Amino acid sequence: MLEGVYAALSRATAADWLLLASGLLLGLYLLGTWRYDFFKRRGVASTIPKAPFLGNTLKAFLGLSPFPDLVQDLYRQGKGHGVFGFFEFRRPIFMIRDPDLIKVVTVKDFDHFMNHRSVASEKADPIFTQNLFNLKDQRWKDMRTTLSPAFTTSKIKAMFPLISACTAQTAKHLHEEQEALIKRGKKGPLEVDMKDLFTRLANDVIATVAFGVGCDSQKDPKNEFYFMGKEMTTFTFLRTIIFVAYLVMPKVAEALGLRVLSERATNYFDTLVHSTIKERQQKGIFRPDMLQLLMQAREGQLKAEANEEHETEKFDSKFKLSNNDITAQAVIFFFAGFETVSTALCFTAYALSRHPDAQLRLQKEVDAMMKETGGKPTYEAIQGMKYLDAVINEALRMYPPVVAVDRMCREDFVLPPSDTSPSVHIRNGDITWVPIYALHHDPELWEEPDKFDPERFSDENKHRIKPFSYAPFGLGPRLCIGQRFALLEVKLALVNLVANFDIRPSPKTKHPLQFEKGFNMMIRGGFWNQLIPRNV
Ligand code: HEM
Repeated sequence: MLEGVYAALSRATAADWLLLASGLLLGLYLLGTWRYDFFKRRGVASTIPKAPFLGNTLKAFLGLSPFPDLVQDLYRQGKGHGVFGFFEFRRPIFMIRDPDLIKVVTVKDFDHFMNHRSVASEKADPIFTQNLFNLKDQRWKDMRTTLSPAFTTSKIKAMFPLISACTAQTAKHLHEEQEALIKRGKKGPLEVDMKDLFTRLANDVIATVAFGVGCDSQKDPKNEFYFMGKEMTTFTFLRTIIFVAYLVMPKVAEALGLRVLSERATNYFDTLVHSTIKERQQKGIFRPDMLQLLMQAREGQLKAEANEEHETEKFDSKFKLSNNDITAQAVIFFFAGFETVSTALCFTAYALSRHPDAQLRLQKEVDAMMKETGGKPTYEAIQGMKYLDAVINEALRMYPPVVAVDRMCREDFVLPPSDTSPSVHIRNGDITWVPIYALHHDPELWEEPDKFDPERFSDENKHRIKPFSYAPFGLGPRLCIGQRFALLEVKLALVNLVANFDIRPSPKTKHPLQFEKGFNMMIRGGFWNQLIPRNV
């Protein structure tokens, strides 16, 4: 048999080879494009990728285009359509553009769209797949119900001193830097890499709150926790390839046992959580942090206070956590709360540096609050600051740290017709997207969307915001569980910063702002600001 093939090959002419090569190329082309009529068959407006296999998002994966720009470009192409299709490699994605339809997917018919899609294997990455973000169906429901009491007002209030200590530590560090500068005979403001500053702060907060570990990453920049956290959350080239492999051919990636998380960092956090739990149990230590609440949840003892949050009964879970579950949740709190919080802070500082009027108004509010509290902000005082709240909301609108969220359909569903789209059949396994960044910049939803204007979120104006057009923390029952915690952290950090310093633009940061290419919400040239100590 083989001899026959060899004989045929040896007799093949150049024309035969050309024919074979053309056939192969045609086959490949058809394989790479046959799904591209997917949306046409479903009656959904869409964009057709220019090249086989590559879809519409390749540029972001290759680091050739900023992800927010790409999402906005796709969104604009879909103008006039409530649902618009595009391709992530060969995978069709339904971009839900119409806020009324976003409501259907994220709230009204949430049961059909409860899950995110999988980007890791349960076997290779148990810590990553067992966390709240990646859990699915009933297991997600149980975990969410179990964890929710850890994020109620009273629990977050109890963590206030831990967060406050970290933000005060950062302000103190900046003053020390300033003094050192003067001692060295250098005049002029502190030139600060804000991303580095806020990343260390976010690290210290999550270390103390989620893992029970005290760090001062400003003073001790090489501490192990910070180093491991960076290793865990940095998307190296190899990790991007693995991530893409899970998006393009999840079954193959799973069969190959590809790991998304660094093994060394996973082991570090696993050992840390297990040993801290053991120590607390042996010594009877109690600390008002998330780890303690997770330990209580493990014993089935975590409940919301009776008078708290109107959803108290929803919290009554029978589900108990294992030690591995605790590690998985602590790790996701780190993962989800480290980069997002530092990004939110960087963009807010950037916006304030470019809008001195808004900064001055905020400083006045901060000064008044400081006077009232004798320089020791309380939880209630921070929560009562309306302009601070508006500034942060507006920064999160213009620069949402999470650019888009997905929802995977788990049961065939017909999306009802709307003013902007006919009814759409969405099948089990199909992926929908809420394009957060693009919604926040749509001129049909926001007046002058590229203008930084905290007044949009004032008591007088906020009722004008179209429901489901603003979603920095996601939407519906699956929205960010750490929202209140994150907002408190961002508020405390900003209050400490503007109480002590004027934030000025730095020549190192380009203006107008351009996003860095790739997936991270970064800006070209980095986040640099000049800080000038205030004399209040
Ligand atoms: C400014 C900071 C933050 C932003 C902008 C943010 C944003 C988001 C978004 C957009 C989602 C997806 C929601 C959806 O699919 O609808 C999410 C989920 C999540 N976030 Fe955050 N987040 C922030 C901080 C935090 C912090 C500090 C924590 C933990 C302490 C946290 C924990 C989580 C978790 C566990 C989930 C998954 C929830 C679930 O699937 O049930 N996040 N976040």
